[in-house]
Amino acid sequence: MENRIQETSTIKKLTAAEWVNKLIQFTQSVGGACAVWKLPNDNTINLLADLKGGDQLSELELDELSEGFLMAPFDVSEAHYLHFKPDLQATINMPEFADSNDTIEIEWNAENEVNVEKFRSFIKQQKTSVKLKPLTSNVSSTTKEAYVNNVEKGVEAIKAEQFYKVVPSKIKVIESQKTPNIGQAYLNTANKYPNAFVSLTVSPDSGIWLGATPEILIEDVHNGHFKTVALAGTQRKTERPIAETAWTQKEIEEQAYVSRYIINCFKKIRLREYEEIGPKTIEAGHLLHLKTTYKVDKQAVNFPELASVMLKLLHPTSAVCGMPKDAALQFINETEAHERSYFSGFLGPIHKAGKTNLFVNLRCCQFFEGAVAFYAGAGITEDSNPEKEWEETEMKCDVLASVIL
Ligand SMILES: C=C(O[C@@H]1C=C(C(=O)O)C=C[C@H]1O)C(=O)O
Repeated sequence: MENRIQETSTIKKLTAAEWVNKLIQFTQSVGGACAVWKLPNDNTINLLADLKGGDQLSELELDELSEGFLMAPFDVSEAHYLHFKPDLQATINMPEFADSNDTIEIEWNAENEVNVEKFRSFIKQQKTSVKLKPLTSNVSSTTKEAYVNNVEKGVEAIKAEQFYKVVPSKIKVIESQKTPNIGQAYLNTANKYPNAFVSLTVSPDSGIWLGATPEILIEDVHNGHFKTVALAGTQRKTERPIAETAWTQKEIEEQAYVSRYIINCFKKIRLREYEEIGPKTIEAGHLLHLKTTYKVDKQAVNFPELASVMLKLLHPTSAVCGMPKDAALQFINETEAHERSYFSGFLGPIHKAGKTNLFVNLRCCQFFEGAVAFYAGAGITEDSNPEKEWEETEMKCDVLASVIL
């Protein structure tokens, strides 16, 4: 059923940033949740609100969930999966807000018309503002010393053959007295990183997250293919053509571990027929990575539930945790002082128009009252240089910090 919030003398058309802010304010006013996202190289911004705040799930059966938006933390044993249902939905076309001061009219769809009515009357009300959580003591900047120390410990553990690869992470909290314009921050990020998955998620449970990730976890076309990628190795983009990028032995090895991890998952389910494309150098903002794509024709292998099965096996991949998974995870839990929360978890739309698109939540940040917390990690192998790994996490934090601060 289509409903439309029409322009009247009392409802002004809003700019795209105002629409996003209004959606957040409205969902917050009813204890709801919302997600705003844009798929890589796509001009459509999707807006979705779950007015009940989303379902918290302790187990994940992708195939049993209805259409919506899924968000998972890094440590699925500690926190819940969140599933947002589409109580209210809309899309915005990128070209329509090329000039961010342009006001636009957008159509809102809801199964229950009452939801559109409630949103309509909310928009007419006095201005409210987006609510931010106060910064808690467990979200604080990781010092360079602590990070370097963890990298050194990781290298020692690799030398002692406890694991081959681990991905230590950090938090960088930047304080700012300026009240953030979250809607504008989202649009600036979407404009700056057209080939990223750019998402904004808000829920009473998770708080407010913004991200521009280059990493697909699962692309699933229900009657077609399954895709995942091995992404790792990081360097700053230079003037040189991408095709001439040189990678060190350390970076090649680091990315090969992720590829091997994916192939091991395929082996566990005895899947032998997959296409392997790469490794190739790809651009992610001002950074370059190595990427291998794995593609499976689900009909050819007669495996319609492949995405649901692989999702349980893949997360957390060796791109954000390490290899072997259990030993690396134990190291991360023992050495990292912070909770990763939804950083290096995964998120994205599920079962929407016959497709599921989940991404690893990287290059992301969380908004608090008076502060923004940026999260980043870097893959460590035996040959890691702790100073360089620290620099890499700084560059990764800059992906969003350079746009929104
Ligand atoms: C962990 C992050 O990124 C991951 C780690 C990479 C690396 O170690 O080189 C590269 C891409 C991502 O798979 C991050 O962005 O925080």
